[in-house]
Amino acid sequence: MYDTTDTIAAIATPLGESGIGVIRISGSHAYAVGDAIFRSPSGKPLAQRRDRSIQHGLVVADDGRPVDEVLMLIMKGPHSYTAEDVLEIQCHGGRKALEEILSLVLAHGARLANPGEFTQRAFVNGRIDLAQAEAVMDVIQAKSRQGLTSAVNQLEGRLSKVIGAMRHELTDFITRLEVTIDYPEEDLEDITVPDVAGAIRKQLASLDEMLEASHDGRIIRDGVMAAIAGTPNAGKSSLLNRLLQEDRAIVTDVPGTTRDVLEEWISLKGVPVCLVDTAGIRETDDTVEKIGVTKAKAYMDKADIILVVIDSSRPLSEEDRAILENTKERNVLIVLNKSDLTPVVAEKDLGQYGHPVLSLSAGTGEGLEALKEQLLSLALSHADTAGSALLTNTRHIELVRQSREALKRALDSIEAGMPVDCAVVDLREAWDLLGSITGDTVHDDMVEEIFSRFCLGK
Ligand SMILES: Nc1nc2c(c(=O)[nH]1)N(C=O)[C@@H](CNc1ccc(C(=O)N[C@@H](CCC(=O)O)C(=O)O)cc1)CN2
Ligand SMILES: Nc1nc2c(ncn2[C@@H]2O[C@H](COP(=O)(O)OP(=O)(O)OP(=O)(O)O)[C@@H](O)[C@H]2O)c(=O)[nH]1
Ligand SMILES: [Mg+2]
Repeated sequence: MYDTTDTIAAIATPLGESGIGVIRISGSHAYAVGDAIFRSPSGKPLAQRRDRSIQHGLVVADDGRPVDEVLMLIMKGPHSYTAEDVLEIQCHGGRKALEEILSLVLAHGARLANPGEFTQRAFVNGRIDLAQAEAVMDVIQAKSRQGLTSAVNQLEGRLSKVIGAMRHELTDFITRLEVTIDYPEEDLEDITVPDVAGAIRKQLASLDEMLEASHDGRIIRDGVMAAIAGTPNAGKSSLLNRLLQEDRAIVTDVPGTTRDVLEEWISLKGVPVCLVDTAGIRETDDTVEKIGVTKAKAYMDKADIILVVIDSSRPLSEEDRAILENTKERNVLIVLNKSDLTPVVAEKDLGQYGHPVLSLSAGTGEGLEALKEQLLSLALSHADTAGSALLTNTRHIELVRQSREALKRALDSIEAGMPVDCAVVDLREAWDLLGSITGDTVHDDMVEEIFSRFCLGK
């Protein structure tokens, strides 16, 4: 069992040069540790100062040497991040100041916190549940507006509330079924069981909906990879530059200009998209270009979406056709580039591949908005995910999937007229599985595993 008797400390800001740096201390000795290294005009012990006040003073070494001028922020438990006594030392954001203050703190009775240990304490002390704790890292790692919004919603307990309501309902189903076990009069069972079956069906539908939207949840959190592929000179790098609104990749009229793979993130309506510019695909004897082509193919394999770029001012080449043949089963958007020139290839010539086709000009920017729209609709399957309790975390998705299975088994056994006890076992399992999301029913080693992936000082 995790033990909270130690007072823990860590640097909470990046080690570099910044305006200020923060050292966080949490636990019953936080203020004693602070008093040992802090000198202020009033000299009043930190524990006697007002909750949520800030004191100005100096951190001094044991020999009286000044280490840094700081602000001490006092947040007394249980109304703090960890729900314990917290002291934050806000010093100058320099590596040396942070490191010296941390070692003084450690020398005076605190121990170095493990990654995620502050948040782990907030969980263990019951201030937040596990889904909320996991959201903390999602907030830190958010790459886009929508990713940030869904993480903050989860942090504020939106997902936990939905899961809690479902578990509450499951308890109700179980109680109602158990009544028919305890009092097995015919009429009681006839009324109750079909009623519960209907309610289970409803909950199954909600879980299905959550699972369906979770595809988008993952994308909003982690983003999609869109590979820009095609034959040399089609205008792939020009398209990348246009989407980025900067001259990122080299563009020339020499076929085979791009050799390496270029990855750049953009945000489309708050959804992160990783654009990958690749080398034009063709047979070549050039050693470097060959490696580029191999890399291009590897990225096409792992991309979520492939933008196959075609120069519409020239007849379709064998190589263009080969790329389209090889990507028939993939999530592809065919881009007919150079629409500002006289077209030789038209959208209807590409109907046989069964992919959406879009004409645009990377040169002039015409058709770019339509491309962004298309890209977004290929990436997301739901139009609107705002406002829902979105599943974004693979652990949560897997638990919802498993609890859906258990619920389905319960329903099947009821419908097959099996003894009600069987359904109760499955409903209990569904209840347990959902409880692992919020951490009500979860193994300690699972909790350790989750927090170990956090960053230091969080
Ligand atoms: N300086 C500083 N900034 C920070 C944090 C921090 O710990 N320190 N946070 C984290 O790293 C985030 C803020 N998160 C926090 C969450 C809860 C409480 C807290 O004291 N909660 C109490 C009181 C609630 C209230 O008064 O509103 C509670 O829930 O009981 C503090 C910070 C972001 N900014
Ligand atoms: N007229 C016109 N020219 C374009 C357009 N897009 C790209 N080009 C030109 O086509 C040539 C090739 O463009 P790139 O973007 O380098 O093509 P690429 O597909 O990256 O080529 P590789 O890196 O060699 O595979 C350059 O001369 C561009 O200026 C367009 O929309 N219209
Ligand atoms: Mg290129």
